[in-house]
Amino acid sequence: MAATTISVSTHYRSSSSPYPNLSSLSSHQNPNNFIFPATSPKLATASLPFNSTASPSIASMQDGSLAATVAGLQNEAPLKKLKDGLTSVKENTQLSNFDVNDGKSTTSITVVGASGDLAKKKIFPALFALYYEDCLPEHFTIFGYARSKMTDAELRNMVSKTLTCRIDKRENCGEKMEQFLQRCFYHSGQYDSLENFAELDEILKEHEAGRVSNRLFYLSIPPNIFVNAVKCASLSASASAGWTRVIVEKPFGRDSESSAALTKSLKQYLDEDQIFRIDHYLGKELVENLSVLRFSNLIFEPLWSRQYIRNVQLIFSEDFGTEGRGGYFDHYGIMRDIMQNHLLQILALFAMETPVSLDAEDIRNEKVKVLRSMRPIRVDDVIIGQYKNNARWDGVPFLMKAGKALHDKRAEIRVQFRHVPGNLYNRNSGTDLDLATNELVIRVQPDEAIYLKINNKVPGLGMRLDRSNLNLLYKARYSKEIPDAYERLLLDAVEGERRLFIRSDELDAAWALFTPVLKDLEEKKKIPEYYPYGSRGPVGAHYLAARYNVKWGDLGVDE
Ligand SMILES: NC(=O)C1=CN([C@@H]2O[C@H](COP(=O)(O)OP(=O)(O)OC[C@H]3O[C@@H](n4cnc5c(N)ncnc54)[C@H](OP(=O)(O)O)[C@@H]3O)[C@@H](O)[C@H]2O)C=CC1
Ligand SMILES: O=C1O[C@H](COP(=O)(O)O)[C@@H](O)[C@H](O)[C@H]1O
Repeated sequence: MAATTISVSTHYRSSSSPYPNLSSLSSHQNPNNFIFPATSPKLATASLPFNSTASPSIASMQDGSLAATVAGLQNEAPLKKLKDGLTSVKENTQLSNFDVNDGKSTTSITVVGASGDLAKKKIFPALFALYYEDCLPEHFTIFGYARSKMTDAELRNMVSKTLTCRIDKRENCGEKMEQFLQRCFYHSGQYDSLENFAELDEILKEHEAGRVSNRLFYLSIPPNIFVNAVKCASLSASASAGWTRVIVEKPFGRDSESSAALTKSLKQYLDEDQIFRIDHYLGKELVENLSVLRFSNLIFEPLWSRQYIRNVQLIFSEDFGTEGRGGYFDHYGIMRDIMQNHLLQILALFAMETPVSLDAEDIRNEKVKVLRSMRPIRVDDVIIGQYKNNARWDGVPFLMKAGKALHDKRAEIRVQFRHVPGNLYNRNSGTDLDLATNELVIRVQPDEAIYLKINNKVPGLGMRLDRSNLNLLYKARYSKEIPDAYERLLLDAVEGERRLFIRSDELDAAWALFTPVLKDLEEKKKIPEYYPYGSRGPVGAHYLAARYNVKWGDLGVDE
């Protein structure tokens, strides 16, 4: 049985360290060399996903707002009418799939929650970048929708503050920006008002000017109002002839049950292929590139199994805390925020078998198989999950690490290969065999890179080896700016490409892995370890890795 080991960043308090000395760790890795100043309660709350489960407010969350709203909606009185409406919407959508660039149709993109943080920070800038790159359809309109009162001019003013220009075409940026802003409009309305969405529908129609319209709604709103907004958008503002698609932001529930309830509610109003569940990590360049690396280079695929790989590490860290999102974090925590989605998606892409083709369904089928071949993660002293009977990965530990308020910001995949059997040069590599381990690092961010650590002879008359990098650093190799993940994903949604979005069975499988451990942690009120803001995180992560005879690859001198 291969082990999938999940380590979570919790907090560490030095005085209560449950760990003995780890002599196998080098000095900078040794937890006993860490300094642990007292953490402020604010910090503790901010990055304490599991600690928060111990608080009464979190205990009540199990039947909290999202689930309650969903259940409430299912029982609403005018359901039959809504369902009847829904049937016709679904049929229309299935029958019509107009090409966005046929010159005859038009595409309306509505950002629901346009006044919010994500809309300003990511969605409008991504749409502008796509426009700037001539990637949007010939005829398109962008609408902002939210409760805040705003005129079109005020929306444009707000949006203009966050737009940036692609570096390689900066000359006509101002002009392009103005053209883009002229295509942006705003309508104020409630998220649960069929009437307000019907008003939006009327305005959209005016702009669509009799063309066949395709409509994309981006739900950039808190999750407890997803279903209301989908209901109203679907019933009052669906495209009458073209396609209607809805991008849904995470979180998709907070466990298997609430996620299934959310899916069920959404499917009252939409077909699965209208729902685009976004995981923006799938839109990141290096994550997209994983499959290219594996399946278009003969040298990697034969190595991609237990036979050569000793362990795989999926590492996410941020050098800032929860900032203004403490409330959200109290409800969701780091495992739901990063592991169950971003890291698990990367793991699935990393570990999947070769898909039959690059079609969305073929890729997603393979990812689901990986997720289903894993046994749910369970809590013991540490958090451990295990692969069951997967021939390719039998015996290979997968380690995940995610946390905020750490010493740096990074997201990377580290593949540590097995030692060379009977290595002729062992004598020349020093005593630490780990230093002689080949390691492939796929650095998703910052400074995108793929590098391979190899053993190399230090030039000279003697025979000394060191570990050097074969390094593909993107900014040195490619002059073109890397698009933001949201650009790729928005473009895919407009084009109906589903490959990088999460299918409902993938989501179910991902939750099935994490739900038991999340519940266990909540029920057992497990006390997290404290760690100082800006440190390398909880010491337990080292002990967890040591159980599998693994060292975290991000702690070395030549990280
Ligand atoms: N921000 C980020 O970096 C990320 C966000 N996400 C997800 O994207 C979605 C949007 O995030 P974000 O923009 O940060 O969210 P915000 O909290 O900024 O909310 C977006 C808009 O929704 C409306 N709104 C906020 N709270 C409520 C409420 N309780 N009831 C009704 N309407 C409300 C507000 O608009 P108004 O009052 O004008 O109606 C607000 O401007 C969320 O699902 C989030 O989880 C995912 C990844 C990253
Ligand atoms: O989904 C999320 O991602 C961000 C990190 O995204 P990145 O693209 O900046 O790496 C994280 O800060 C946030 O907590 C989480 O909700």
